Amino acid sequence: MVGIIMGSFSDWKIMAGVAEILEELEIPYEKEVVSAHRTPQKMFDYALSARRRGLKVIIAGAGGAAHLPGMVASSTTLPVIGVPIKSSNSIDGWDSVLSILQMPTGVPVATVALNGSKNAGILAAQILGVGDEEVAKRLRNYREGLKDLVEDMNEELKKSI
Ligand SMILES: Nc1c(C(=O)O)ncn1[C@@H]1O[C@H](COP(=O)(O)O)[C@@H](O)[C@H]1O
Repeated sequence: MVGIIMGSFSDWKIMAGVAEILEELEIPYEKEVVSAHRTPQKMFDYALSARRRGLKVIIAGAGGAAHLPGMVASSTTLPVIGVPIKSSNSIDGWDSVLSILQMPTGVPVATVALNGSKNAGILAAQILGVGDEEVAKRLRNYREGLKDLVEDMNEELKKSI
């Protein structure tokens, strides 16, 4: 249902966060290294066939001159969520953030925070949850879990000096 793509295997340490949350929410996904720069034809084939292959949302992570999310968005009308990745040679990640965020009118990419892979997975689930009550129910449970997390934090806080 969700396609997770990334510009390099070096992005996987961050993009694994997408897979983790999708597993938790029981949402099927596929994952693939695809690069606008290094494999442009593969990128176009991926984007153009995505809807036909049953994908509903694409999550694309890339660092540096991060053109992958925008170029994939240019070739499909599926929602594309972009994850800017702070790669080792990036200028504090601003290169990735701005090149994914600043899309021209007509071709949006829903950009999450730098390295915000988990939120990308949650946002994809929320998009799917619009038409899928089971997914929406799992998201509600996930949110309940956040409340418990904050209560646990408060217990810790009260115990500390
Ligand atoms: N931004 C892109 C694209 C693209 O946008 O097509 N392809 C690879 N990359 C990025 O280059 C960085 C370094 O990649 P390597 O570690 O393979 O040198 C990665 O963060 C990747 O996303």
